[in-house]
Amino acid sequence: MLHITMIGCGAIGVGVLELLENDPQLCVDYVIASEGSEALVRQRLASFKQPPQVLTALPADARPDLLVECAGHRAIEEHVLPALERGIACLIVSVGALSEVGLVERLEAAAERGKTRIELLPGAIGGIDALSAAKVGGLDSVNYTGRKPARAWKNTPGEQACDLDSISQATVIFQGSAREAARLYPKNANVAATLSLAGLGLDRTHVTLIADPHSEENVHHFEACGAFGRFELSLRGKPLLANPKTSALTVYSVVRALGNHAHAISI
Ligand SMILES: NC(=O)C1=CN([C@@H]2O[C@H](COP(=O)(O)OP(=O)(O)OC[C@H]3O[C@@H](n4cnc5c(N)ncnc54)[C@H](OP(=O)(O)O)[C@@H]3O)[C@@H](O)[C@H]2O)C=CC1
Ligand SMILES: O=C([O-])CC(=O)C(=O)O
Repeated sequence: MLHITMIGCGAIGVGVLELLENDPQLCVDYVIASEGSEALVRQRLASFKQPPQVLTALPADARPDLLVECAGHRAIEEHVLPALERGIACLIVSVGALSEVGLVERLEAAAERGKTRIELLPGAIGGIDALSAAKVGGLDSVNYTGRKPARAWKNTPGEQACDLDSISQATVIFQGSAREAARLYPKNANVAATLSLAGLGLDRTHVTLIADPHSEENVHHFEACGAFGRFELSLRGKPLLANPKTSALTVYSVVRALGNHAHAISI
């Protein structure tokens, strides 16, 4: 059985714990919550048969097999870097955080010192295997468009680009590099950052973000061209009820990745 520590227990974290409850090969022992949120997180876990212990930091003597981050950018600095230094393998979903200059290199260095690995999960997007394989032969362009319901852009600079409550048609709220998208829309640019890291990098991946008042889905579309040929993918993800910014596929992506570490066959 694999012993797991989970960082963050919001929309993704709760969804993952619900799906893992019946897997005898995976056990989440600890959930790490933000300072002051422990009681709220314990309340969220109250209906679980065997709720994990809720703490605000990983105990110094804890040696989980895996640490999975489902929290946010701050948690990478606060929990993932120190865990890698301690030799704990980490899986992360807040890939947008890696657009911060120097963070990829710091994570690599910490993992090397700890003789361990960090895995960037595909989350809400598919096709990362094909894109990163295509990169080996050489890529010419990667263009990504993220289209979400207008409400998913609340509390983002999208509010300055248009009136999200009254737009009557799909409206482009951002066009530019993946680096700029991740800086301006940290909670909505994980896919852009993931595509960049798998493909042409943050400065050469072109991003368009759209607020669509008629959509109930988070639509991720990308096209890649290179020596391998041409590749186009469109993924119409259902948002989670608990957080409309987040696609349900992200939960399944975490469960798949954890299962691949625990089960005899990985796919
Ligand atoms: N790769 C991908 O495709 C995707 C990635 N994501 C990313 O996944 C992350 C989680 O998403 P989601 O579950 O929807 O978000 P939620 O806001 O629903 O949940 C995040 C939870 O993490 C907690 N948290 C934040 N910072 C820390 C920290 N430093 N230590 C411990 N807990 C912390 C928050 O608690 P509190 O509010 O009390 O701080 C909150 O309960 C986000 O960063 C999001 O951007 C989301 C969708 C797709
Ligand atoms: O669809 C999602 O779950 C999240 C998303 O767009 C992103 O962070 O890029």
